[in-house]
Amino acid sequence: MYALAYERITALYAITADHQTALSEKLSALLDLGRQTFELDYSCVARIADDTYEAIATSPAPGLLASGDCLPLLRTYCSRTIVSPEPIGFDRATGSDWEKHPCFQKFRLEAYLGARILVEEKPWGTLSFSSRERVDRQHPREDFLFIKLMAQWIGHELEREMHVSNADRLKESQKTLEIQAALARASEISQSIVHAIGEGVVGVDDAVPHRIRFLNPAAQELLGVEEGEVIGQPLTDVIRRFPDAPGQTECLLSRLVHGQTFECMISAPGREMPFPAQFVSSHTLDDSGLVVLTVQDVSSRWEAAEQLRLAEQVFEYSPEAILVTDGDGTILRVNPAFTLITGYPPEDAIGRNPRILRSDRHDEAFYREMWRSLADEDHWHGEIWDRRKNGQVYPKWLCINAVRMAQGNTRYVALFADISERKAHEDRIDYLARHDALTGLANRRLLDDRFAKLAAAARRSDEGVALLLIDLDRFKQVNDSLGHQVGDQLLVEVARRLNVSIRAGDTVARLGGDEFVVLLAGIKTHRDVIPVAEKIQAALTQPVQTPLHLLHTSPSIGVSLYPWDGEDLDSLLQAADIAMYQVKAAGRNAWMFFEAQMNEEVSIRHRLESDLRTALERGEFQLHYQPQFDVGGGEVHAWEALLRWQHPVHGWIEPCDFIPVAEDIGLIIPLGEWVLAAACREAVNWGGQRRGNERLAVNVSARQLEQGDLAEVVARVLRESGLAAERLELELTESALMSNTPKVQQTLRDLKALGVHLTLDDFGTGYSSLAYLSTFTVDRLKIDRSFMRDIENKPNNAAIILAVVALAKALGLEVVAEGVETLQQRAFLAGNGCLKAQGFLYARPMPAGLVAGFMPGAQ
Ligand SMILES: Nc1nc2c(ncn2[C@@H]2O[C@@H]3COP(=O)(O)O[C@H]4[C@@H](O)[C@H](n5cnc6c(=O)[nH]c(N)nc65)O[C@@H]4COP(=O)(O)O[C@H]3[C@H]2O)c(=O)[nH]1
Repeated sequence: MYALAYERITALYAITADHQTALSEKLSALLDLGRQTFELDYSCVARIADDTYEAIATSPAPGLLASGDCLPLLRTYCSRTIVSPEPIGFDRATGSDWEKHPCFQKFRLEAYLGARILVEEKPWGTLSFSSRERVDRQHPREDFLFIKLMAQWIGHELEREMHVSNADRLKESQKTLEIQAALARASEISQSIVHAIGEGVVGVDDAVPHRIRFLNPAAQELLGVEEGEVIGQPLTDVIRRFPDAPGQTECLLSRLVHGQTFECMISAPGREMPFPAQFVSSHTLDDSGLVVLTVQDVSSRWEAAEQLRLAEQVFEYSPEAILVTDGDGTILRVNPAFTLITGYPPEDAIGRNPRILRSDRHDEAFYREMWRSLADEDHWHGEIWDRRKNGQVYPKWLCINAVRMAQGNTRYVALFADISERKAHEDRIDYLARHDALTGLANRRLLDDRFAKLAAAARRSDEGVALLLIDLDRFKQVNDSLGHQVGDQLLVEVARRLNVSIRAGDTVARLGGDEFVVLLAGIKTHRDVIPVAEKIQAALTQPVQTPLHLLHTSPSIGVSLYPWDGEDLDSLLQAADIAMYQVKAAGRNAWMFFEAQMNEEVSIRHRLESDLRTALERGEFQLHYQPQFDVGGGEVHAWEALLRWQHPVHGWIEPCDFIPVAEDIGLIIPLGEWVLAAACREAVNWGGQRRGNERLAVNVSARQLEQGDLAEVVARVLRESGLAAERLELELTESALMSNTPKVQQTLRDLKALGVHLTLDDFGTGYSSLAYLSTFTVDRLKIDRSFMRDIENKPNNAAIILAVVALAKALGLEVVAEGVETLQQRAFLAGNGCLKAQGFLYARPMPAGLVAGFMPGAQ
């Protein structure tokens, strides 16, 4: 009300210019004007004399005081005002000794604004305005100027009354002149108020083109112009509506000067960006056609409105459910996402308590903690299980904020999202991260967790945990010969069999490849492991039927025990691995407990491996040769190259001690190539008439055959050494042929095409399958020396030899007996059709240097 200076002045002018009305009425109107202007409830004009405060006029009447009421001056705020040349304003916030004042104690006044009235330049009384309501603001400078102006007018009016009563007309007219002067001064003051206020004020002609008459500093700053540049300019040259269509600004301004108020975006010459402005106009103020406009930058209000609109949009379109309750938890608002997630339409939710959403998954302590957090920190967030209207329980991520409102009450704003899908996805990812994709068994990560739990439980109950490390024998051959798909089928079946071999609480895991681990809980003694190990071994030894193949496999199992063989999973796996290695070395398909001394064997093996790796480059290998004779012993027809390793510390090491190691570590490939090249080179050097037609037999490992390039290697060695292909004979073991892959078959065909001879070594010791003999084009069978041993007392051995000889004859193959040590053995062979023989009876393996001069029967 009367916020603008010119409005106040105009209203004051309207009261004071009226000479017909009695002073008492004018005082009353003036007090009302002051109360509205200052927004204070009570007002009073008081005469102060002899320390007495006498109310002359009050508004409202009666209010705190009625006309004629007297108070001791000391008890009023006006005791200060009467002695102050400038008006005085108090409010609760600024009056430090406020509450001690007797007037506060009596009237409980919370705000006060007063100015003294001078009559004939002496303090006569006070004009004051007050309120019992708290006013949390300070009176602006304009209020002080205005109350002073009112007090001055009252002073003049009182003086005039006094003079009129003396019927001194002359003086009256003089006083009238003085009043006019006072009003002129008031106008000056009004101008200075306009100048001082923070709101933009622009005076323009009411006629088009609304030329600017004045504008205050606030308007200049707002519009970015200097007063000097724009006085006399049409207002439309200074501001334009944005975006503007021709004539639009002019149209708006003409509405404005005719009393309309509006807001729009405007561009002003000095401002970079358009901004929202509010225009308010007075009616034409005087005969000169002056219109006063106020202009205000209302960006912050627009922004606030914009924010509010945005917040509404967010509320409406948020994919997250939003729920607002009052301080007692009664639902006030819900958004569409809330309905979508919970199934409750707004009419079913509003007015009820969010307890309707509760599931029974959380106890009271959970909700207590939630409310504690809201009370102490105004915030709670977390995962919670709630129930939809249809009864379905689902997980959601909930975030609640307590919003403390200005009026002192509280609102709770809850946002939540349904995370069922995310949780299912996370569970799936977690499952995949902890399980083997092929078999569904635990993987290494889950095994770690399970072991940690079992070990902790074992510590509490003073028991142990057994770890069984299981490797499938000959799995690689299945994979290589029948393909990965069949290999996978085998692994899945093994996983199934392992699962059914254990109790609930035990764990089966796949570490990768064909390596499985079983953890057994509640182990009191190592004897508890035996039945399970035997059960697993029996289960995995049973053939596996896949759609196209019957697969024969068996497990090699190493067992270690917690806490005796290791305190952590790695140590236990290492111990079980050592035990498993021992099982493999001892012929596979068995299980074995880890024993401390196995560690020693492992370190010996490690030393052997590292020595073996350097032996080739250090030239520690040699070849010895053992001749093969006709059974009568009169004629040598071939020489078998046998590898020898002279270790710098341990001396001669037997091939059976290092060849399997060289195969395991892959060294057999370069080593085998070295043997082949050295043997061919040396055989060529024996030369001469005597040795020129004798064949050279070289052992070839299964690994060399599987490598796939053996035929090329042999061709190159023959080329480089100059040895005729038909003099070379390759001895292959049955196990080398077992994989029977297309690659192996091709290699054998290529070797035959080169013209070299192929011998099946150690015949009868492997899984002899007569199918090999028809599939592979071998030239000879070599009966293993184990059958020769004790032939006189072991009829079975003799029978096998006879069978092999008969088989060879039937297939048109040569047959050679190995390990012939006695004359009886030679006689047995000779008597049963075996024409070739090799053994200590004829000659022991000898260094290459002795071969050239070797004479049958001379040793
Ligand atoms: N008790 C007894 N033994 C006899 C008799 N006559 C020959 N021997 C031994 O029997 C083995 C014959 O070789 P193998 O069966 O191919 O068995 C060989 C062969 O499988 C492997 N080997 C030797 N050299 C090589 C090689 O250069 N490459 C590959 N891959 N394996 C080799 O090592 C095995 C053992 O070789 P060695 O220890 O040299 O043992 C040789 C030889 O010394 C006998 O009358 N009585």
